[in-house]
Amino acid sequence: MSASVAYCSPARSSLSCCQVDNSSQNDVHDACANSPVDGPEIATGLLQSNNNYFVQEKHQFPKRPEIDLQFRNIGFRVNSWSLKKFKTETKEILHGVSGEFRAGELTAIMGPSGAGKSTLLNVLAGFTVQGMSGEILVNGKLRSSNSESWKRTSCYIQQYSLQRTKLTVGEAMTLAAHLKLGCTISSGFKHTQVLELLEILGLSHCYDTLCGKLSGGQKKRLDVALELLSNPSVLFLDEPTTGLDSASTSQCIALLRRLARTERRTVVCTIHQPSALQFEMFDSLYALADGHCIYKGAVNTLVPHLASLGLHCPPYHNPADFLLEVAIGEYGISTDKLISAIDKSCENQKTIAASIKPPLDDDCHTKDEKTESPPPPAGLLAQCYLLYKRQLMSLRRDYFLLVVRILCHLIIGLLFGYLYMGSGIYGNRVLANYVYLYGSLLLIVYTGKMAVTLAFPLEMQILTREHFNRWYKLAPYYISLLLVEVPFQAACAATYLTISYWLTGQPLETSRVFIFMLVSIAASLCAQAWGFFIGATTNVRIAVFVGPIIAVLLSVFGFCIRYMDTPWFFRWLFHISYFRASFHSLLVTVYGNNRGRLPCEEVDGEVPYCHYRLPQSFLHEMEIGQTGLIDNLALIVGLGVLMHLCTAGALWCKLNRR
Ligand SMILES: Nc1ncnc2c1ncn2[C@@H]1O[C@H](COP(=O)(O)OP(=O)(O)OP(=O)(O)O)[C@@H](O)[C@H]1O
Repeated sequence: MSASVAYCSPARSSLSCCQVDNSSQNDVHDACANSPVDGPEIATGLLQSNNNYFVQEKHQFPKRPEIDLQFRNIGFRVNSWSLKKFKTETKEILHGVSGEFRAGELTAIMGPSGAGKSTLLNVLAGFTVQGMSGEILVNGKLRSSNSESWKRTSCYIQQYSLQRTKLTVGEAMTLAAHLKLGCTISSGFKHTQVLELLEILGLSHCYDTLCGKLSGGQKKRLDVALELLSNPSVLFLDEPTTGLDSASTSQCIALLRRLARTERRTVVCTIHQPSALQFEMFDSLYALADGHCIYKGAVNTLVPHLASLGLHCPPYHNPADFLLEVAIGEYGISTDKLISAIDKSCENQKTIAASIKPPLDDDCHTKDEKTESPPPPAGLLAQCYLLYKRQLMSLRRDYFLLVVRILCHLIIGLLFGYLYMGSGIYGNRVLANYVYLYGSLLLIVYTGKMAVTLAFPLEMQILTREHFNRWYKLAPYYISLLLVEVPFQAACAATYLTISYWLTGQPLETSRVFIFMLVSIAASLCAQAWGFFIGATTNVRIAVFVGPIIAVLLSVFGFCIRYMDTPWFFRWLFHISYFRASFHSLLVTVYGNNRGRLPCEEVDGEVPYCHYRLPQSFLHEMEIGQTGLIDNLALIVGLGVLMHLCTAGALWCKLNRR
């Protein structure tokens, strides 16, 4: 082990002992080549000689079950509708591939672009279920597609780093630790885990840095650190080195190899063109071409295997590059020949277990009975609280958005108030007041809806990753989101309404003010519920125009057209339009409920013709005299609740039916 070892933690067995200065790739290579043998001895040595933070810790990083993953005849096909041919087309991406990934090994899945590497990883991780065929075995037992114990013991780190940009590294890790390790583990232990993992991954100095400000490599390491908190037995990583420079790539692979070898994890990652040195750091290789396996086995037997087929890797040529060149047909050998060669070699080697035990239950059986199961994650209430805290933290840091949203409502309230000043008082300005009420409602409906319409399209990737890796359930996530967004939108709407209501001279009677506020805010929140639903069911480009179109469509019924003038086949829209319900309720609140005769404003010392001196006559002409306030409020609230339930249902389908 090099002298650059920084810390050695008994809590992490020998893993921490591989913490090396990564200034040189050779150091990384040498250190990690030695680590499985030297680790424990070095750990003991440093325990005696060092007096640092970790050495004093009593915590043990729990042992996890060792898991061997076998897969047989895995196929994957996608169906897509072809408008040109007017029929469903099926595309086969994986053609019955088989193999095995063992505990204690770092395996690379390699192949040319489009070979099916990510698809295979998705299928093996359980991230993609629909369209797959074949069998996946965990320690010799069939794994069911929804196996909970599998999800508890594995994690999947996707290609693109997805973090809450407004949280610091320390906050992100601490919240993830609370969510993943639950309440049975003490806060002190979780804090130690966070500090140790950050130390191991070289992120200690980033503890107070915002996640959004990390470099590409640091983000990837943070992704790994976040998932390692629950100490999974199996790690799947989709192209963990993409976008990293050579030194960072070596560092990343070295870390994964240490996890595999010293902590006996099963680590599988897809990788593009590693250097020869980086390639050697892998224990085994699974190579794909056009959805077929063209090589599986130890990395160091790749070159002899290819040589046995007459494909001689030139001296000083990177075997990884050579493999890719062979796979794309640069050496004139067909994929079929490579496939049949690997099939023959597998028959001889019998890599897949000959006898497979029947699927008795859902448990991932352990090889080592002394291992511990992962701790239960936080309960639903705790998840709700932690996610709410995280939402609040992000919102507080995003104070520009916070201030802009409130300030816009304030300014527009002043503007509308100024433009329609006094319109609520006079009989000859009833139509102007009518427009003010319509405009106000339209404003708070739009802001309510559009502020959240993009929430899910942008959040979906993070939500999918965290939900898949069992950080939390959907219900606490959605409730925590509502706990932040609903009061905030209500406060924005109330800011606008208070200012404009007062400036436009609406009646200052407590009951009218209260009902006006209640109905308007309920309408805004109902629109927000629509916004969540549209965002959860459509992509960004569709969401941005479907939202306004629905708002305008619903607003037409109730303002621009009377019920009696509407064609019969559109009349149902009157009954489901929350906009109609709220607009009519606002008019009744302002002009109904026995409001007295309205004064008429004098113009040039004369009282002009004042048609709506009696407010009831206006309501009568507009056909809204009979509006039931309770019914309307029930429609608005009911529709809002229904949209939230539909949103939760749509999200559930997206998260669980992959
Ligand atoms: N849902 C899908 N619908 C249609 N085609 C798909 C789908 N998913 C994957 N494919 C196709 O399957 C093939 C394999 O895709 P995959 O992403 O697994 O390749 P890959 O080997 O990981 O490629 P790369 O190295 O470029 O990331 C590609 O041709 C891709 O277009």
